[in-house]
Amino acid sequence: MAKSAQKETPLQQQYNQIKQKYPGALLLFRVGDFYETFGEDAIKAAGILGIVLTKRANGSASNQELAGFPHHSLETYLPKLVRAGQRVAICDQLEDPKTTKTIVKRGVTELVTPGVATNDNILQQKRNNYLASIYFEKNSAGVAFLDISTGEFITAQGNLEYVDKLLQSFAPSEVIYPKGKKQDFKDTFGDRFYTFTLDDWPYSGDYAYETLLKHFGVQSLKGFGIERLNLGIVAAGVALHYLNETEHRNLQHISAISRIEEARYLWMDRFSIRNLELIGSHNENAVTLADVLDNTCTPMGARLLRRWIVMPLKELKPIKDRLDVVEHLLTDVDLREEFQQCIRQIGDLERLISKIALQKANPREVCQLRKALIAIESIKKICSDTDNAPLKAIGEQLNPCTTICEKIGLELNSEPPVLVAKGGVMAEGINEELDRLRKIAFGGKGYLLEIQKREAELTGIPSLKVSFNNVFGYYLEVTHAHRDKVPTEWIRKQTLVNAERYITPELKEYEEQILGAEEKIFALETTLYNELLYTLSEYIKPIQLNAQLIARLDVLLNFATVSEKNYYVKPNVNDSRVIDIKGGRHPVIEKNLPPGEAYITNDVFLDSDSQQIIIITGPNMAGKSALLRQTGLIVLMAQMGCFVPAKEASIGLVDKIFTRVGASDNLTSGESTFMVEMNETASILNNISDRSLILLDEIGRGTSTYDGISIAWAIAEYLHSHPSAQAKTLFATHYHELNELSNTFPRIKNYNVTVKEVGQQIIFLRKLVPGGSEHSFGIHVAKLAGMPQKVLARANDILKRLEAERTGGEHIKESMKKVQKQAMQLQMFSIDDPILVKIRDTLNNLDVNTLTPVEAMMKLDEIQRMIKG
Ligand SMILES: Nc1ncnc2c1ncn2[C@@H]1O[C@H](COP(=O)(O)OP(=O)(O)OP(=O)(O)O)[C@@H](O)[C@H]1O
Repeated sequence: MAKSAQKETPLQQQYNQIKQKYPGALLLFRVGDFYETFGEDAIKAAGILGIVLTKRANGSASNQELAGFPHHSLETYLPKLVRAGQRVAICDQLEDPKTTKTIVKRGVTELVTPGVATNDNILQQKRNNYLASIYFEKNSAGVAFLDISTGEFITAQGNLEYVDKLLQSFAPSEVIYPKGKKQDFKDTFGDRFYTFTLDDWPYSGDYAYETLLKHFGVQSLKGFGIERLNLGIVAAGVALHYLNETEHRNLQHISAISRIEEARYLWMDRFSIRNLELIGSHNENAVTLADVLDNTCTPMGARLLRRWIVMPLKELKPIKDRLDVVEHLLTDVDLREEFQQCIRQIGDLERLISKIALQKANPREVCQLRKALIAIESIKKICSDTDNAPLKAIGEQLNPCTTICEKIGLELNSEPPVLVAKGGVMAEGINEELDRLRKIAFGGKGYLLEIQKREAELTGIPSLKVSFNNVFGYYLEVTHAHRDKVPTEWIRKQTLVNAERYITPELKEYEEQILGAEEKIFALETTLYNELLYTLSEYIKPIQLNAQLIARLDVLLNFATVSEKNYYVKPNVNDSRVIDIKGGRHPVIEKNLPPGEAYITNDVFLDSDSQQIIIITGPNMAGKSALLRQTGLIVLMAQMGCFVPAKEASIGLVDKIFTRVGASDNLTSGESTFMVEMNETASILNNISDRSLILLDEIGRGTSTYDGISIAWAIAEYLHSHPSAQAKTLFATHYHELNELSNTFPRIKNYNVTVKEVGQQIIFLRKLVPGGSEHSFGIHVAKLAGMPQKVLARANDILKRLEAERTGGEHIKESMKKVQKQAMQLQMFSIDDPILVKIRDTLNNLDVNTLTPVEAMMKLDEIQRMIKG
């Protein structure tokens, strides 16, 4: 604030001390009923929130910018600041100003950052809000994901590529890492995240280990199965350290930490997660697989669905279990409806119980907890009545926590207000003192009427009235007509046009009793409510387990619902090495076709013996990419336990999916498209396994035709000849030359996506049929895109010549040279602009050998004048 320490007021001193403790954070400083910001913070806040920026004319601080808002608007303004990328420190008054004669004690009660937020307005219901903590060495890294709003805490470690892929899957809102690793971080993970760096010292194995032991109150981390994840432990320990730094202390709901077991999940590199548009896309408006598959009843279900989408399974038994439950729920419509009706009552139990731990749950939310527990009791019963083993198992684990459910019902009013401080929260009959005080405070109406009646009779003023106002409390009102009947001991307080108002010692005494009682009621209700919250917080673990089970049930029900709605079928997931899809569809494109257009289904067969690699050629826009992606998506959906968009599908377990589909968006990181493509492809080739599914779309198109064909050829050959891994591959390409591969390599087969030529037009049939295709119809697509007629005609001409010469055995390069030569001639002689024709004729008629320099200059002048007109 002020520059000179001597001139600082005590308030300014306090502000400066607190501000210094939270560098980089925007400080909201509570002064009375307002949150104020000063200086740079005020300029930022005014810009982001659109609030008025003023200057304080106050001694040395006269140049201090100031912007503030009423404290009750915090809920509205805080999310705006955080979404704008600010770290916001909320500094509150820590004591009642009435109880202190000196400056009020103040302190930061919470530092809200994009990754550490509990405010409903900042969080997105259907998405987790993860903080990711990363600790990395040269080739490996540990990572921890922590969502303070749900209590989830997960860790993993592996090579940098694995951690990068996890970052893509979990899409954290904030990533923290050591200050000393800024450049390394950027080189490895790019700049696609909101990041914050911490001092290097907390990144020590011992400190992190101790932090975790202390938090969980355990002797070792063995019980969590993370004991050996040295790097993961450091990352996780620092995540907790960061919560402490940001003033988050009530963290009982972070009750366990688990490890991501890499071996359980199908591997997808981060390009695949992005390219297949599973949960997000580079295009913000694109519809993702998550959008199409989400019909969940609770936010917890929606969040778990997203997790299942990016982490499909690769073990047969759990996949089959999920599919069987989905089938059961799909066929038994009544059961599904019964379940869904109950689940809809539950709401976001996971975040609700976190709020109880954080002591931020309001009375309405506690009421909602009771509703949820009642619904859980019904769900438990429905589960136990079914004959489906996995559903029965869910039912057995559900715990309706009847004791606390009853306690809430007994102690809380059935429709309490949101704020505890306003009273009316706790029920009658649970505390004698509360009942007594309430009688005094609210049973007063009768008492006042009694006074009114008695005094009216005593004074003989029939129109006497007892009323209340904020200025002098309870009073008696007498019309002027009866003024002379007023007893002398009444004290006159106010004269109105036609009446006078008086107070009496009796009324004053009564008033004091009432006001005192009200204050006591509010205080007592707050204590009782906090006691209730405290009891509830002892049930965090069973309620969290309930939330997980309900989320699971919700996703399985959701799979049944969307499968029915979208005509998906149960896939036969098995141990074979065959992928056999009949009548497959793309789950997202089929939902977004123009009205009247139907999705054309296709069959895809891949195995390790006869048809390992399919080269797919076909015109632009034919549907090659769609086919590649739909095959990947069908496999993914099957392995997440969902039915699939096909007529029939037999899926031999896939352990890794790699894709190189479409353009990349890494351009911002300074790499060329081709470099990115080669990076991605190299990573595929170095990681393939026998059960991998590889989807390659137009590999090599980013370089010259020769390079492109050669690279694509070599990749196909490598995949075919790999000694230990016959990875199944779909290879879409415009290079018809690649069709030659099938002559030499028995497991490479040619297919093409068909079109029909009708005169000058082509019709996209979108059917995949055996055999290569001859041309790409790229020029036709250019025409569809509205390219000028002249360019199209010229392109057609060049194409015809190239094709004719190629079939004549001529080299492309030679053909190209000829084409180029022709192009020069065409440019010179097919011009039809009269001025250019004139210039051409003038130049043609010149004899350069006999031209003197002066004549040359005169000719140039003549030409120039022709141009100028
Ligand atoms: N089987 C299908 N049924 C109906 N429409 C389809 C089908 N396949 C693709 N489409 C539509 O055609 C459009 C183009 O498909 P896609 O991008 O797969 O073509 P492509 O052959 O990969 O083209 P290019 O070679 O130019 O990349 C899609 O966006 C989709 O709208």
